[in-house]
Parts: sequence; structure tokens; C-alpha cells
Amino acid sequence: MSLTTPNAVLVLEDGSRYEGRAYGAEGTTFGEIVFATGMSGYQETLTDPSYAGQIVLMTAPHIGNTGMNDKDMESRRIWVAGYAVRDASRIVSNFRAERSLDNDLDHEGIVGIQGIDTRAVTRHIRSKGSMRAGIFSGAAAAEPAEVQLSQVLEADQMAGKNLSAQVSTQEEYVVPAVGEKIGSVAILDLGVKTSTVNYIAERGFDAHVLPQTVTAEQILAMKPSALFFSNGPGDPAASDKHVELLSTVLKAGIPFFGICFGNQLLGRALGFSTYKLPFGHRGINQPVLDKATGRVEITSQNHGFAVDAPIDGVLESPAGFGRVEVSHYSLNDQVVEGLRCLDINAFSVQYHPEAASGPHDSNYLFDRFRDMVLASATTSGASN
Ligand SMILES: NC(=O)CC[C@H](N)C(=O)O
Repeated sequence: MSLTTPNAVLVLEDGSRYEGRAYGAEGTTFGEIVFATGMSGYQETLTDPSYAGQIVLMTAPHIGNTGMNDKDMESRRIWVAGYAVRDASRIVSNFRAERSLDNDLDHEGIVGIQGIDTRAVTRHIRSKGSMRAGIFSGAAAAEPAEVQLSQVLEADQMAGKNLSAQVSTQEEYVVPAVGEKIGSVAILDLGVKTSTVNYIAERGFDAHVLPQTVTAEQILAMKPSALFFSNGPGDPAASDKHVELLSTVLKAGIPFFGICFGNQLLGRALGFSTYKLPFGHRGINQPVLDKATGRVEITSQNHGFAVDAPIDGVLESPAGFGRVEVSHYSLNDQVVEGLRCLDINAFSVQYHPEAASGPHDSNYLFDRFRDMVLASATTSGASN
């Protein structure tokens, strides 16, 4: 095949079309198109389960040059519904590389597109918002434009979608505490990343990673030192079951920490609602203010939904959990980036202290979590 002949097209639900060349597996795929601005870390992005159901478009123009390896996997596979890049590297050049990205995309059946004007698509999404899209490559690229568009319009919307069952572990597994064990944490796997589990284990907790089908009763029977809700794909408004579970466990006095999807579900359990952002925050250079210290953290983010709460002042939990405040917010658009309860042991952040990829400015939150659990064990006498 010539390197310039188009044999793939990206079609957006508003009818806009971008012609390019096949990348990874050939075929057809649909999802919500979102852009991610990380200049590095494509492997971590691709294997972050939170991207399930999304066609991810990279704003960094050159992708694939460092290849893929087993060490940087954030989960067991690539989860994106599709992948769109400007310039796919034709060679791999890195001492850690074990395979090429093209090879992995193909192997895992991920349909991608390369050679499109990713800046134009990004600007389009930024002004029109995230929307449904399809990639048609190989034979599918030659289908009439109206047929392709009608298929995109039949695809699922991200709003209202529950994807937890698709990504969660089927069986419980345990990552043992590193060093001296100080307790155990029940981790609800809504799409957890490997780095997060490792950071929790490194703080001295046995990390029990649980399938999303687990019940509140089963968690309480484990008598964990704390409950953790992970990041994950889908619309938090479609996760009533997990909101109820969290509410029950919070009422039992178990300390809680949540990241990203976990932050949205804590928001809902406290009685706030969530809403869809126009195009979301995805990248590794997102500035966030920690209100308690006045410090700005540069954070790794990947979210399309957010908690709807005022960023100033002390709020009253509409669900009866006492006082709560927005602990962090985005300096780009004032979106809620963290919640802190003042009357129960619970907090959460919308961004990624585990980074992977991204800066480690907010890694201290895992220490804050450990300290909260230790302090609550001293006051309640409970620990496992
Ligand atoms: N990384 C995440 O946990 C994402 C949470 C949610 N699916 C969102 O897009 O906002």
C-alpha cells in the first residue's frame, strides 16, 4: 500500500469526515471521540480502562516511537474503542521497547487511523463538544458516506452508559502490603489501574481488588481498614448500585478514598449530582488548586463528567453525611477536582495521583489516605 493513499476515514456524528490511512486492525469501530493532550505516555493511556468506549485522538503529533512493553501496562489490555493519530512512527527506538504499537493495536483488534489532521479534529471537538464517531478502514472505508454516517448515528451515546462490568476483574485478587502491614483496603475495581493498586500496597495495605458485583455486606464482612473506589469508564449517573453500596459502607464508618470515577460516585453518595463536560479534561498538564494549602498541582487527568457542587465554602451533604467541601478545583475552568468530608473519614479526587502517565505532584494523596486510615483506627479501635 502507498503511504499516502487514503484507506481509512474518521466520521463524526455531525457529518464531518477526516481521511487517513488504516492503523492497527482494519475494520469498523464506534465510540465517543475525545482528545488527549499528553505528549508522552500513550501506552498508559491506551491501557487505562477508563477509556473503554472512547475513540482517543492524540494531540501529540508523533505516536509510537517508544514502542510498547510489559512493564507500562496499566491493566491487562488496550481498552480504547479506537485510536486516531497524526503521524504513526514507522520505527521503534527505545531500550525498553518489546513490541511496536502498531503490532499491539492489530493484535488486540483495535481499529485506528493515522495521517489525519489531529489539530483540526481537536479544534472541532473543542468548539462542538465530544460526540460519537466511527473509524472505517480497509474495505469499510469505501462504503458510501451516508451509510457510514447512519452507522455512527446508531452507535451508543456515552451519557447514560454503564461500562463497569466490561472492565472490572471477574475474581478478587490481592496485592500484598509492601513492608510492614498496617491494614487492608477493599478496592472496588471499576476499571482500576495497576499503579493505583501498587501505591496502596506500598503504603502498607493488603490491596484486595474486588469485582464490581461485590455487595456492601460482603465488604463489611471483610472488615477492611478502608474502602477505595477506582477510576473507570462510563457515566457516573448510571451507577446507582455502586452509589448505594458506598452510602451503606460510609454509614458503617469505614474510611473512604476515591479517584476519578470514585470521586464522582462519592459526590453522588453525598447527595450531589454529576454532569457531562463539553469535551472533558484529558492530559498530563492540568493545573489544579489544593484549597487547603494554596498550592497548584500539575495533574494527570482523564474525565468527561464532573461533580456539580459550588467550589467555595463549606457545604452540607444533601444525603446527610454532614459537612463537605470542594478540596481541589481546576484552574482552567473551575470544575470540581476533589471532595473532602469534614464529619466522616472520606475524601476523593477527580484527577490521578497515581499519574501513569504524568507528573507525581499529587502522589502525597496516598500518604494522606494512609494517615486518615491510621487516625480513624486509633479513634475507633478498628483495623484489620
Ligand atoms: N478516569 C475516570 O475515572 C473517568 C470517569 C468517568 N468515566 C468520566 O469520564 O468522567
